[in-house]
Amino acid sequence: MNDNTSAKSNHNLLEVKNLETSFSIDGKLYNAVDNVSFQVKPRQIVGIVGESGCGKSVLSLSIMKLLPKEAGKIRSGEIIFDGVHLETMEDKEINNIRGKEISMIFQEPMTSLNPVFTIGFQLMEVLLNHHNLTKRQARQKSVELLKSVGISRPEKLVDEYPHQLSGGMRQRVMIAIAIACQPRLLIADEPTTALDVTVQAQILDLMKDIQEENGMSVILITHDLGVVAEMCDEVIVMYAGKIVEKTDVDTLFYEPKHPYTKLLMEAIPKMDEEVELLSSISGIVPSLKNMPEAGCRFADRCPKAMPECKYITPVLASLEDGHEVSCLLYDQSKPKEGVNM
Ligand SMILES: Nc1ncnc2c1ncn2[C@@H]1O[C@H](COP(=O)(O)OP(=O)(O)OP(=O)(O)O)[C@@H](O)[C@H]1O
Repeated sequence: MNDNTSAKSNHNLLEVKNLETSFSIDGKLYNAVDNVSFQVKPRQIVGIVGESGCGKSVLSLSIMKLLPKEAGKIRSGEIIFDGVHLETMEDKEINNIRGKEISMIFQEPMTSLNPVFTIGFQLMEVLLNHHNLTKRQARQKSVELLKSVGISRPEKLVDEYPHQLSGGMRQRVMIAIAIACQPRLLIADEPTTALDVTVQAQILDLMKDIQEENGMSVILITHDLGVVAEMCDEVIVMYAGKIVEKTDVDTLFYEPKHPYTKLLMEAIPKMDEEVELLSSISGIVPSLKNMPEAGCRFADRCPKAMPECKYITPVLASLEDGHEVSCLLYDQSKPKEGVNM
């Protein structure tokens, strides 16, 4: 767990307020991110967890303004990066921030790296876009960056193509590209999911080292609570487009409150457990079109569900010390009947 004390500073590098991101399906708008608010402080690593389909990627694409143009759009809310509103920013302006101030790495580097260009070309492109460097300087800097992410023959690798590298090496290259301009915020969307366990650990260690060295903030999107325990300061648990629990990493692991968080915890493989004993949560996350109109969205799968959970919509309420939970089992002084907040 990250014990970086400066993570406790009060200034917010990123502030997301009441964000709603919707997709148009058959002419109707559905919220994939629904009234989501959170902050990221300088040097903080904030984990966003939840099963597939909970809205983690749509949330990160909204922050980067990379939603698929024809279907997805930010319906309401604010995204404030270092005091600047991104949600209203023109594409041209956001291009100056993307890659330079905020970078992103994705699960599968093959889809982000261009197969027809060399690694060096792709690194140099980012450097030349955002810095006043000659080509020779950019190439030299690319070699240094590759070295800094643990690539042993960087002078040779700059002239190689993505398909010539292993998955772990490609992810190191993606990290090199993402940190090329020393961004202040890195959004990592399942950065190690496609890798085998040993390589996963190496990549997470590398990200942690770079984060500590550069002092950047990180939003780490994962479905893996083991990764969260290893890396994060704060954790946001999402279910069906909403935040259901938000707290610091120690509290989440020692005092989880939401039944969904507790089930995610139980699904973590234990060292001494036989594979067949591993639990997973029964049922699936509702699709956008099948989202319940009222009540708690997790009620159908919740072992603690009460009859009122079907029609009273819980709100994200503060318990103590910034621990927030959206569940009728906890203090819900003003639950909204019949309204899906
Ligand atoms: N382009 C799209 N058009 C319509 N619906 C979409 C689109 N992209 C995502 N969605 C829907 O938005 C919801 C949230 O998806 P999202 O990809 O953010 O989930 P996730 O938690 O990141 O899952 P995963 O871990 O599988 O990436 C899902 O119901 C998904 O089907």
